[in-house]
Amino acid sequence: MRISVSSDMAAGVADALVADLRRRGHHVLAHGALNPGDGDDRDDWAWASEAAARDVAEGRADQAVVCCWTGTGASIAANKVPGVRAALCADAYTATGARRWNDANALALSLRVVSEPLLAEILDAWFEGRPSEEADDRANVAHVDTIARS
Ligand SMILES: O=C(CO)[C@H](O)[C@H](O)COP(=O)(O)O
Repeated sequence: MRISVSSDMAAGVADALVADLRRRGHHVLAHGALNPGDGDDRDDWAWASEAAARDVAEGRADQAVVCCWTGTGASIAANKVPGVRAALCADAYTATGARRWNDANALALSLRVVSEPLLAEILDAWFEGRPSEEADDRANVAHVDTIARS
């Protein structure tokens, strides 16, 4: 899978995240502090997360993983890009739910709270997860786009 990854800092599990994704066989596109000097406008969280989210929205990536110290800014910025559903996940159960119920296509992570073992659990759950095909779940996901357009 093509995964666009962003972070405003090369801290915590940021480098381990890129290595883990590559080990899983994914093609990684890196933004922000994970790819300084790549021509993106800025490496700060709002810009870096936007760049990764736009890769998804514009078809250059299948999914994104967006990081910042808290995970909140990266999540907020990614969710402003139409078509991107970013979920801030700090445990495997939440990652499973984000894929199943939210059809999330961007995983937001806090570099402050996610350890390497926890990262592996979250990524296992994320990549094993599949969107629900139940009508009420699809309706919820579709309504998110409706809200964004209103
Ligand atoms: O968690 C974040 C945003 O939600 C940032 O990573 C945090 O604010 C640190 O940014 P800076 O190093 O620019 O002060």
